[in-house]
Amino acid sequence: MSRMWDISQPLHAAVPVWPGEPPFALHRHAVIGEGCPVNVGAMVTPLHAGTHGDAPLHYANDGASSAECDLEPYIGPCVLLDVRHARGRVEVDDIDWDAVAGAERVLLRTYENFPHESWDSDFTAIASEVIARLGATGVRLIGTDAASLDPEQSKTLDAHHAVKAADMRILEGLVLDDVPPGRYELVALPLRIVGADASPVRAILRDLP
Ligand SMILES: N[C@@H](CC(=O)c1ccccc1NC=O)C(=O)O
Ligand SMILES: [Zn+2]
Ligand SMILES: [Zn+2]
Repeated sequence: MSRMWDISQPLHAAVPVWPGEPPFALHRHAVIGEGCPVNVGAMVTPLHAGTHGDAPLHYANDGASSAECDLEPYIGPCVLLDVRHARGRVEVDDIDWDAVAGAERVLLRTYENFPHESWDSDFTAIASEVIARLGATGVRLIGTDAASLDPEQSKTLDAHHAVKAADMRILEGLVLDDVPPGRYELVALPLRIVGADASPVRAILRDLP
């Protein structure tokens, strides 16, 4: 039987968000009662909260918004690599390059246990050299369980700019705790939000046919 893993964070009021960002909120705009037959919610969310895809507009003013992004990178075969041994930053030597051969989508697991309860400022970033080499080998999408490709304090966003140079796409905040390393089909489509620099995704992995 084909297996499927939900690799998305639950979105709720306490989901950890980038420091200084407003919390995720779901409001009950209408409530079932006399004269009202339905419950209707409305949400407020930082676009980089939870499991999300960065649009190129996040790191370049002339970059595509979420609505303008091609969906191909976000759906198709991928390889999940365990890089829990990486310290501080995922470096070229932390990657099993044989496992990457031929892959168009690469997901990196850095966490032993995903920090669902609180924001982790010490997440494991990715060296721009890793991104450049992935891009050169034909990878179209890089995903990570960390909150960002670059360290929280980075002002240069070297890894994001290496992604831009290779015209790759990015997924961040994936939950990879329960998935063994290997090859899967990935589905993680950004919403068609006009002008958005990022979008929530519902990310899943399933066994390849
Ligand atoms: N680069 C991060 C997001 C990021 O940098 C950020 C997100 C929200 C508020 C501020 C941010 N960066 C500030 O320097 C990301 O890719 O999700
Ligand atoms: Zn982001
Ligand atoms: Zn990012």
